[in-house]
Amino acid sequence: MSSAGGVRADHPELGREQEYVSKLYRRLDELRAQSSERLDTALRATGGTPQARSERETAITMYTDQLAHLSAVENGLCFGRLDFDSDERRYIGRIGIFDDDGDYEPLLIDWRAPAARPFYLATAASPEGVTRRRHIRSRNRTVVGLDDEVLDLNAARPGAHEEVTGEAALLAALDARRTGRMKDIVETIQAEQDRVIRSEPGGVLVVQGGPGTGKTAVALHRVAYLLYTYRQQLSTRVVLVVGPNETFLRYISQVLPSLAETGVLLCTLGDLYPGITARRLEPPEVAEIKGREVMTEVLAAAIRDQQRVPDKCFDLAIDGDVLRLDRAVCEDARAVARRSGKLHNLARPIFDTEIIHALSLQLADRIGSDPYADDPLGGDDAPGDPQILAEADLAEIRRELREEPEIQAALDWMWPILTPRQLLRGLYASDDRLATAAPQLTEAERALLRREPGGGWSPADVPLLDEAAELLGEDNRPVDALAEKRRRARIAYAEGALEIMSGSASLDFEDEAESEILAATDLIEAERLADRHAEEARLTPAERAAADRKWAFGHIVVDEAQELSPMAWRLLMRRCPSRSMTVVGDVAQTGELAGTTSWQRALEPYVDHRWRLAELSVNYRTPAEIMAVGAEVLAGIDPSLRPPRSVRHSGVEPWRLRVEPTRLDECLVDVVSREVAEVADGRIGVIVPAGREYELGRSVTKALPEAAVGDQPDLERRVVVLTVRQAKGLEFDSVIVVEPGLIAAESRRGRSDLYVALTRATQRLGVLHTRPLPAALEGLRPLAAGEPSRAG
Ligand SMILES: Nc1ncnc2c1ncn2[C@@H]1O[C@H](COP(=O)(O)OP(=O)(O)OP(=O)(O)O)[C@@H](O)[C@H]1O
Repeated sequence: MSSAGGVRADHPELGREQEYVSKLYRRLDELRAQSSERLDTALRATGGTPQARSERETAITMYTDQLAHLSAVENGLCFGRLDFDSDERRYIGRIGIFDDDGDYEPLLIDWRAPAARPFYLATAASPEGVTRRRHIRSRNRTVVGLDDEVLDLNAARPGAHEEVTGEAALLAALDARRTGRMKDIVETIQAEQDRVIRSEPGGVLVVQGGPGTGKTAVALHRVAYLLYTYRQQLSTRVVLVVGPNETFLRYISQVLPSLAETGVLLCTLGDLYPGITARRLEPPEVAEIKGREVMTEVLAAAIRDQQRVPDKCFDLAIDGDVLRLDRAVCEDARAVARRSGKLHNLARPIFDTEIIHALSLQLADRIGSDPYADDPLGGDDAPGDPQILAEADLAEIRRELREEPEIQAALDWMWPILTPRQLLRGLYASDDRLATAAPQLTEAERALLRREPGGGWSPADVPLLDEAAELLGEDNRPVDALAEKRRRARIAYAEGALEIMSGSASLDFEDEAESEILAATDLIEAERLADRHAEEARLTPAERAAADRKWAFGHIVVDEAQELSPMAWRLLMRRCPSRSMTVVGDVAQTGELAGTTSWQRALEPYVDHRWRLAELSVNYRTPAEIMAVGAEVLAGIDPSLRPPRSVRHSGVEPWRLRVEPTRLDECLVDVVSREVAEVADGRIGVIVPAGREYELGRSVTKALPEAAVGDQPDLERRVVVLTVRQAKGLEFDSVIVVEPGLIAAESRRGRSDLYVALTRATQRLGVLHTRPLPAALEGLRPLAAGEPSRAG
């Protein structure tokens, strides 16, 4: 493969390409004007039948989406050209554009279309008919550079990366300063990435790759590809992307919109239980226990523990009478309800029926026993029948008993209707309940789960709440009751309207067709239709999916998936019954104690061996000098793991600087200031041990007010101080790791955390420490205070 030697601003064909690109933009403007006109028309329309109103809503949504799509592709609309040996020429871009003047020829081919594929796959060894691949660089509609690759084996340059395509454009993208927001890579997707992106949607695809291999980028482009190729199936069922934390979601949030895809639900595990935003911080050991699969049994036992019977009996004062519920009766009722196989909340009516039946017999015995039962001559009833009450009387007694507050209170105590939150809150708040429900845990582990109500939920609580919802069964009675009340109100309104109308004008309606207009059912129907359409039009499928705990997503992408606990996997699998999933991660980077170091172990319970593995092997982020340090740490985690190969060198050796503990803050400010000067308008990440971010962050922000620190630091600031957990998945031009020894010793996954910290930089890495370094870092070049940090 040969390249013309980089993106050239003086390419002889620049002017010709500019003409073509301008034509595309003119066409884009026309398409925008068209959509905007249609949107205007739809917005101006008013009134009409419910159907017309609903059609109008649909049109408004469609044209608004179209306009959003067309604006999203403004930058870099066309970025490539393929020349074939057949003289065919194809322009590749962010969307497909056709020439509607002529014979609908494609002017621009969507990068996701099969016809665009050679742009990513063709190589000199396997050119697929392509003779030249051209990268077109533009800024604000102006073509600023071209880079040609002639796919000719004879012209292969010695030393060129045979594994990469579009090397000049790729290196330009990799060397660019970071902005705090992830960018799309549509112009320079590499062949191994392309194969993952276009892999068929069915089944579970695991994408394993070391740091910086583009897993996140690939996962997001895969979403865009799947939506393009399987739009009908996926847009209504929604694609869910799960990321490790909110900061990360903000970091990646612009990628899909820049690819003109918006109807995707991006969230963290903490957002996956509707109505809750779980952000409570808790020690990793607590999260680890909550993530264990055994928690399913614990929750089931906690529910059984709430199905109570009195120690001896309940005496219930009813209308001056005392009814007695003894333990045996309650135990029988409980056994019947449990045997029904229904979920706890749904079995409550069965339990109620049993208890009420027992009480009604007791009452009937008192008020209705036949004094002449044994007398063959006495009474109207058959001799020998001790009960003079008829079934209707008994039914009436049962109805009355059900309404008795004292009985209701007893039933609520014995078999309470529980929400998942009540169950979990009650469990955490009680040593006794924990002891009964979780004998499998040690006392110390149970003590870790113990907490007082209040203070919000943690991400690790979410799978437990979801599991509890599954085990309890949703009790929709309050919601149903409300819906029924509203329905009745609407019917009443419709009937009222009918009365008024028929009172004033119905006498004129001889014609059947016209009188039909006034049928009450029509009015009700109209009302209902209007409500439903209004409701549906207001919510997008992604919004509806977010609000529905039982939503079955069309496809789920999990990023940093190695961090998921077994309980979190259970939740995600429930949300994806089709098992159409892309699972992206690196088992060497697992930081959560409940996370996984084996994909097989994590997935086996759900798909056994039926999952596909794709491995990414090239590191696009971290230059070779830094990756060499990472590789040393990786060897300590697991000598069998291979580090990804860096695609480039930066020429900057990572450094280390040891300082006195009392001077740590001062020296940190010093080296950060130096890095600010080094990376010009780039971004600097200061990665510190957990719990030290505020203290060290304060020192940095005092000296450099533009620095950010906090639970959700603003990544667009020049300097960001954060923990490894927060830095997961992110990258910075320059990274300073503070106290790597502490990071490595912080937990039993500490070495993986250190590996993550060291592999966040795109250009420069420094290590600042007060105590001895982990052995893997001892070989770093020492930096004397005051020495400029650039090597050589
Ligand atoms: N083909 C490509 N063209 C341009 N840039 C790329 C390409 N592939 C990856 N990159 C860039 O490399 C960097 C790392 O990518 P990404 O964050 O997706 O890696 P990752 O495998 O998810 O890393 P980690 O596991 O460390 O979180 C990003 O800046 C991304 O834009």
